[in-house]
Amino acid sequence: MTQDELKQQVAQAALDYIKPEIQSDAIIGVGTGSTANYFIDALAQYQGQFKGAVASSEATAERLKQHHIDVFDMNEVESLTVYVDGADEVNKQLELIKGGGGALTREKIVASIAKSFVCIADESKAVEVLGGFALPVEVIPMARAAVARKLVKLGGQPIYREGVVTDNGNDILDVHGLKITEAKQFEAELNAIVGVVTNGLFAQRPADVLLLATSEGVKTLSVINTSASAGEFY
Ligand SMILES: O=C(CO)[C@H](O)[C@H](O)COP(=O)(O)O
Repeated sequence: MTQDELKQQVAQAALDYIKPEIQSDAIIGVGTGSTANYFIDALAQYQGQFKGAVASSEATAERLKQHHIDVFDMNEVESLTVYVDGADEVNKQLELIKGGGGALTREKIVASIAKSFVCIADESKAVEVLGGFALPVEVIPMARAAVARKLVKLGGQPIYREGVVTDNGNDILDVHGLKITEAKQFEAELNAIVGVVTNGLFAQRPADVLLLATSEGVKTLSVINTSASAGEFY
């Protein structure tokens, strides 16, 4: 199976997984990226059977609207039934690196009000140690160089994602060369740098459930059964 087929398969699995939540009052949080796009396209078959969605990017909002799914401003919504999104890396604790598509800040905001976060990924995203994928950090443009110098002091090699402006009007630094073992602590440390809007580590709010597409089918991993099942995944 190609990576794209695995993404499609896991998106369908996510829909099956959240099916009991699809009810007339449900508002679903929707992530960004190619895996999330497959999920949106699958979700479209239930259009009209749930209240609507909150989008984690302008691109996702646009795709939802194309399927005639109502998109709510997050300020109008107190909580979400579930948040479904992809990831760039995931470890056994279901801590993630996200932001390859540049939507990390809104993704983290939307995930923060979800009752449950279902991460959908193909097996290439599963890692022992986070950091092989360069960690995206969203920065206020005037602080870009100052933040970059601080990231170097923390042991990273930040590269400016030139030509990319986030939906919030900010810049992105992709930090290479990290081996992130204490993800919660590192997430907090990065967020404390003045000029950082947020970083792509989802450790303080990891995924609750991981649906991982593998050549043997989609595997379901939750925080509770992580250690028991980890051997099957890595
Ligand atoms: O965090 C993200 C976007 O900001 C995506 O979830 C992540 O980049 C994975 O993307 P894809 O599903 O295209 O592999």
